[in-house]
Amino acid sequence: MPESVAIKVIGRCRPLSSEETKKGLKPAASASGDKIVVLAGKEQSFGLDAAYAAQNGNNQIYKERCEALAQRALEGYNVTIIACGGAGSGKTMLMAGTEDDPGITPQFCRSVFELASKQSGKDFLISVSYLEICDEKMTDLLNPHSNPMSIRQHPTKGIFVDGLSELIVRSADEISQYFNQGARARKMGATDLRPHRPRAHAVFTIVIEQRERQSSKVGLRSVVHLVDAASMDSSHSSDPDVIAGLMGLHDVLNALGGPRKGAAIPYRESNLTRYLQESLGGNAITTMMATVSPLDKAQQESVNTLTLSQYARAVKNKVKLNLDETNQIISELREEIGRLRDKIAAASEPNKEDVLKMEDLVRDLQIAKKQTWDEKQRASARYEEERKVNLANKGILDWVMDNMKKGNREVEDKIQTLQAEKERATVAYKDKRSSVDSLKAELQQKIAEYSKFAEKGKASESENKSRVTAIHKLKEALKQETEKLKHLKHALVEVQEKQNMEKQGAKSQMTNMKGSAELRQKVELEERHRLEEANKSLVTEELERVKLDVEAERAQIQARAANGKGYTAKEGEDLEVKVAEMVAEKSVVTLQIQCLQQEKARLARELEEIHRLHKEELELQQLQHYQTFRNYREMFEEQKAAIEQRYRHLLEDSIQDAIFLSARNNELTMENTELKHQVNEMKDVVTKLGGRLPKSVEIPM
Ligand SMILES: Nc1ncnc2c1ncn2[C@@H]1O[C@H](COP(=O)(O)OP(=O)(O)OP(=O)(O)O)[C@@H](O)[C@H]1O
Repeated sequence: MPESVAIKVIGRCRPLSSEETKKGLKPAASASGDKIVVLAGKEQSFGLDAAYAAQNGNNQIYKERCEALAQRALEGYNVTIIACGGAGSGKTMLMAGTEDDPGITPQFCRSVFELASKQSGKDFLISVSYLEICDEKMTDLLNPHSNPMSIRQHPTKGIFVDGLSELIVRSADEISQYFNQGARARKMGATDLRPHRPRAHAVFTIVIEQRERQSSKVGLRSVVHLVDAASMDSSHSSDPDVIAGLMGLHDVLNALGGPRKGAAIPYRESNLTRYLQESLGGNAITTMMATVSPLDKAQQESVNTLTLSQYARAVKNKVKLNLDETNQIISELREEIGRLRDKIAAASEPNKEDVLKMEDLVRDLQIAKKQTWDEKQRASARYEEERKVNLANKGILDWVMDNMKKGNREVEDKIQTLQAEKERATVAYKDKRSSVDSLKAELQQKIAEYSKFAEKGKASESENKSRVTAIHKLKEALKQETEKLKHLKHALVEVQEKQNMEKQGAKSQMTNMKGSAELRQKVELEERHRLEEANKSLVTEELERVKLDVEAERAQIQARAANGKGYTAKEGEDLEVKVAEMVAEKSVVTLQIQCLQQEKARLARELEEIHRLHKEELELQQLQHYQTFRNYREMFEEQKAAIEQRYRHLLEDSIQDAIFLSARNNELTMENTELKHQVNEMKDVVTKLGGRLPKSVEIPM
């Protein structure tokens, strides 16, 4: 039993913009509680289901008024949210919103996926389409083609636009990408000089199909329309475009819940009302968002909007759960087609209405057969291909591709930043390296000079002292600089590692898994070699530093010896202890190196083993895929043979029909000739009798 659910109306009065405030404009409309008051000459107050004022953001309105509707949509009910209001009253702001304050549509899309992900044991197929109706011309915003489109009614699909692309979506991000891209196409579509957007309706439709995984129960199919309607006009224009635009909606709501209640409902007057027929007095839970501008000059539009909202509030929709009965409907259509075919074949002269009905039924059957999930996925993939060409024609493709590549570009940007950092670190390292090298050269020269003079015994004590002090100072400076060089080297290695990691991330995103085990192993090997090389150079540097220390120490000893200063027993002992310590340290370090080498070999073996297992797993998967493919192919061949047989039967039937009809045709032609002959004979008799018939002659009928 359908449930009676009234259309709800939520009002929203946008704030004055800062420019409007600067101009000294005062608000001429306000919202509070469940009322909107418009100051049009006198105060006019309109009662609504709720009203939101300037300080209420999109998020609050969504949470309080729309989130529950997303839940109903997931339960299998049709849902429509339609924003109506004057030009610049905030319809787009409310439906689409901004990045900081997302509107109803992006939030609804997110809720659909969040709620679907919480339902275990169910499969979902969610598709979207985005239709623009401007001056009654329909545009496919997701795939802006120029093929004809028409609104039709179908037993399984309900009312739909034939020719409008329906794209399957798998995530909230994907759905919002489509919505943003459609909004972009909406903007780019403005090719004529008259303002385009206020005259255009934009309908973003989400179709949610679901079925239980382990059950043969009938699935559910609900349709969500999120509508940013054309602007309410205050001019009561006689322009047929405007009439067909929002006046169509006005006339329908007027006939449903306004002063013309009871009159025929003119759904077919405009494409919008025809498309949204179920939402207006039919099977959908509908909410109207009445947006109002606070500007003085918009008073009449605000009053018109709120008057329309009063008609809407009086409309009761008849809402029911939407079961997906495609299979049953397909067999019903087949039966009906069979009956009609027999009727047409049996009639001596086929009835024109029957023939037209037959055409409709066959078309409905074709559409119904396309409602399987596999067919829909195939169609969606076809649209996806087609739309690239159409978007390119509209100059939007670059933007779409850019958005898709945005993720990749962020990684590329990071890699580039790291590259710049690496270049800076390399320059700093090279500078430091050459300053260390020149210090080393200077130190060696100083030591050599000192040794030369010390050997010859030519230098005075003070000269020797100052040389030794200079060597000490140089040694100290070299130590500090080498330390800095080490830090710079570390920084450089770190940057290189980060950069490699990012590159790796980007690479693995791009490499479509196939053969990635090989690739990863290669990359890991390269990385290990690189690290080994880096470590080797660090060890070499360290060794050089130690060598320098030893040389400086030796120079010091030589200097002391040259000055005739030997070592005291205590100093000798200390030196011996130092040497013993160094020997012990050396054996510890050697042991550590051995352990590390063993660890390295173990890790290499482990890596090798993981790689082998991975390869085996991949091969197994490939075999499984191959097997599945073979099964599918066999199934396909069987089905193909069955279909061919069926068509052969149909063809034989048709040939028999054709033979029968041709024979019948010959009979009728002969009968006709015979009749003509008789009529001519009669005419001759009549002529002979001077125009009078003898009483004995009968005219054949
Ligand atoms: N709630 C709001 N808060 C702040 N600014 C708003 C709000 N609603 C609308 N605006 C601003 O008002 C202007 C008109 O809004 P919007 O484009 O959404 O109106 P519209 O009704 O869709 O207009 P049109 O009929 O021309 O398409 C925009 O500059 C928008 O940023």
